[in-house]
Amino acid sequence: MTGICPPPRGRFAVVGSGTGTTASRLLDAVDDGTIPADVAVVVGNNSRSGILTRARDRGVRTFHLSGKTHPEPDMLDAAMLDALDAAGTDLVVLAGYMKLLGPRVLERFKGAVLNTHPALLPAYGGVGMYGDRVHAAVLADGATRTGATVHQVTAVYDEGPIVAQREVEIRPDDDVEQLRARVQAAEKSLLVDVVAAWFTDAAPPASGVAGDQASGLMRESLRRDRTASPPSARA
Ligand SMILES: Nc1nc2c(c(=O)[nH]1)N[C@@H](CN(C=O)c1ccc(C(=O)N[C@@H](CCC(=O)O)C(=O)O)cc1)CN2
Ligand SMILES: NCC(=O)N[C@@H]1O[C@H](COP(=O)([O-])[O-])[C@@H](O)[C@H]1O
Repeated sequence: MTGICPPPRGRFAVVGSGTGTTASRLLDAVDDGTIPADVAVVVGNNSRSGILTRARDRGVRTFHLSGKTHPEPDMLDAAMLDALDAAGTDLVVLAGYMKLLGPRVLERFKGAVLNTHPALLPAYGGVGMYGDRVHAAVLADGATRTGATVHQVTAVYDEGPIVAQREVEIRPDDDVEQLRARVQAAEKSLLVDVVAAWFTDAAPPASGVAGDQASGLMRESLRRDRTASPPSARA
């Protein structure tokens, strides 16, 4: 017996508002070993949403935090920070979260908050650009390109540095549902690749769009994050 203990596994939180299919994909990737880290907590802002149910069904700690539980945005921000810290979170992943993440959380987890967006930012981002609204706008504009983006989260919706992107085909007869399904599949695979790389120092995901640039950004942001963000207080 060498007595040498392996380093503790990283821990990431998932924050969302919707059905939770992205969160489920991340949990699957933890279970199959693709992501060498653990889900510390799942936070949802809709008590009836699938994301909390799916997490509870898999034995993951959950918190329902919303404008209903905490009407004051400042209090909601503080409660979110407490929940993330209590769970020993190292990385925060927004997966279909529909509200603005507050300044306390952004400061505490500076450089360690990621969001997945269903378009190729900076196109089709910002206030009002979420869910099917994004795909409807892409189709209405006759855009020839769309895809998935994973970016660092900053104070303004969707303006943080892009970490990785993956392009998705738009077919001539696509409707919103068909395009959503194709983009969501790309979002899930890209997000799993990014989170896995975050915890393994692996090469960033092969990206269909600006791959080298995104990869460089990711390597740089990963390097910076590891030196900048304080170690999490283990729960
Ligand atoms: N501080 C940040 N918080 C969040 C970011 C971010 O970049 N910085 N990204 C969003 C996720 N997102 C797109 O990826 C996004 C989500 C929601 C909206 C939006 O317009 N929301 C509406 C309210 C919608 C509702 O109540 O259902 C609004 O704020 O008026 C835009 C972009 C997550 N948080
Ligand atoms: N602006 C962010 C945004 O619109 N994200 C979108 O929220 C949904 C989450 O689905 P899920 O709850 O099934 O994971 C996904 O469609 C994702 O593209």
